[in-house]
Amino acid sequence: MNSNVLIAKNISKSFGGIQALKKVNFEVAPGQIHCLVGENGSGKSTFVKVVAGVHAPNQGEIILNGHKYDRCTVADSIREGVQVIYQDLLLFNHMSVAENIAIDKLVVQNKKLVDWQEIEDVAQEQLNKVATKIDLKETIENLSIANRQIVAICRALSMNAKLLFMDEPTTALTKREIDRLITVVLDLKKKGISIVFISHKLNEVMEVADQVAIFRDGEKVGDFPATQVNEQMLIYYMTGRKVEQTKYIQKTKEDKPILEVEDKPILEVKELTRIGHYSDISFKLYKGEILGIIGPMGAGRTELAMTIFGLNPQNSGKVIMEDSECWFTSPEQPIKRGISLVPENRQTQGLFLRKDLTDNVCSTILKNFGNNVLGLLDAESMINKTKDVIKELRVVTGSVLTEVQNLSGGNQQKVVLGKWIATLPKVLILDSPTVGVDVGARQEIYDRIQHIAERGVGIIFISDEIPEILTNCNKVLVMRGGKIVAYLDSNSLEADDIHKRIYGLMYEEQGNFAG
Ligand SMILES: Nc1ncnc2c1ncn2[C@@H]1O[C@H](COP(=O)(O)OP(=O)(O)OP(=O)(O)O)[C@@H](O)[C@H]1O
Repeated sequence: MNSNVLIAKNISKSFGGIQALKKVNFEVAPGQIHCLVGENGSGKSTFVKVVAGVHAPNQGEIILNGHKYDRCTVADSIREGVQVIYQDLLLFNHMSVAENIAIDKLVVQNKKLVDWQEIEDVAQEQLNKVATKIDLKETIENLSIANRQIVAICRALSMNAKLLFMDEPTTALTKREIDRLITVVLDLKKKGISIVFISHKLNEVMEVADQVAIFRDGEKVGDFPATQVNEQMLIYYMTGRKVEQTKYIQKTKEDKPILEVEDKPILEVKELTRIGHYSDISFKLYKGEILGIIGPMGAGRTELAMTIFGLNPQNSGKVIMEDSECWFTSPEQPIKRGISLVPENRQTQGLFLRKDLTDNVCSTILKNFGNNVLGLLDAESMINKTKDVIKELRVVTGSVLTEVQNLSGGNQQKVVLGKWIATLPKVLILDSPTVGVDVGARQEIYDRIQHIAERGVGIIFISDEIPEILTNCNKVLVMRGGKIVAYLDSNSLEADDIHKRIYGLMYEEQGNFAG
């Protein structure tokens, strides 16, 4: 008899005209880490939601611990030991660690009175299972993302999880935190818990996986023991093509006379300080440059970007754009001057989630669509512009009139990027532009970024991923603890050990600011 915790047979699911899953078969053995990879929109989250009982499949059956369901409800799924940790963790931010961990268990027991000691005991028992110490009384909003992740895992464990789905658990974690999470995941596996681990970071997948399944366009196109695949193979299965990243080389005057390599920077930041966030930041950005700012989370990168964009005023120092000093107090002013910011958090800062793609893409350039005779917006031009943008960035969607909240995470990120590129900025600040974006789409985004830099836009590319910084940037600032700890010009970036050196500067040694 097949003793697998999960057997999904022939699962199909469509939303309107979109076939999100096509006859997917998927099995998970006890104590197995089965990774699930696929490009944005390939159906990974939909599959999780079908097993969790959130979506009813149009076809197929789910067998959990030997029990067969044509339509598995949320309650069935939980009873069978299925737990899902979604990307946004779904914790109660104003409640304590103990309450968050114990709440599901106590709700299921239908307790009428609050027994604080029991809450703490339940929570402590789960924290012991992952060998982690977190103050039980601390509120969630005061915890790091990594500790929130642990709280979410503990909450799942309190419900006797047998099969744990983790949807991109490492997206917002630093390298050290990822290492710790991976240790916890491997430990859960040793305890016999099965895990479906979804990630775009293929190196992590290769580190934890026993088995790797690949989805493409709603179909499972491969399912291999981890020992039989490597990252290149996975990319090939995911995208159906070989993805090779081109390194950005800034064009010189000789290469491109149109793009004057001028002596004057387009943007200059001088001794900028915001107390408690970053201090004494100076750099120059020239036309056609992609300046990388790399540092671990908390390095002050995002706060710096927000200041340049008029959102986070400095205590001292200057931002100078094309020779004139700027005192931006709201984003309208930098946008008028030609500065755009693609923010780190697309869901809260970058999109109108309940509006369609057209409204989102055109929101930054509405003035281009004014119809002077009737005083109305020219809907047809807006739709055509949106079609161009989504074609260029390969956004997977049924229609330009789909609400953005129904797009997959990576496709949402492409919409944010598209709407800011549409403003034709002179300076484009990209804060972690490929978080949650799959490998194929990343390549398209990199190509697009490099292309607009070649046209003369100055780009600031913020990231904590060393490979993407090395691929895309011709100069790099390394930040740590609110300070610039190193400036690396294009020559320094050629060094063989540059990856190791940047890692050291970000996490260990104290580097020197050299220019
Ligand atoms: N509720 C919904 N309504 C309409 N379409 C949907 C809905 N949920 C998902 N889709 C569509 O189904 C397809 C699969 O989406 P899904 O979120 O499962 O992809 P994914 O592989 O998880 O992507 P990502 O890696 O970007 O999170 C996409 O085209 C998406 O737009």
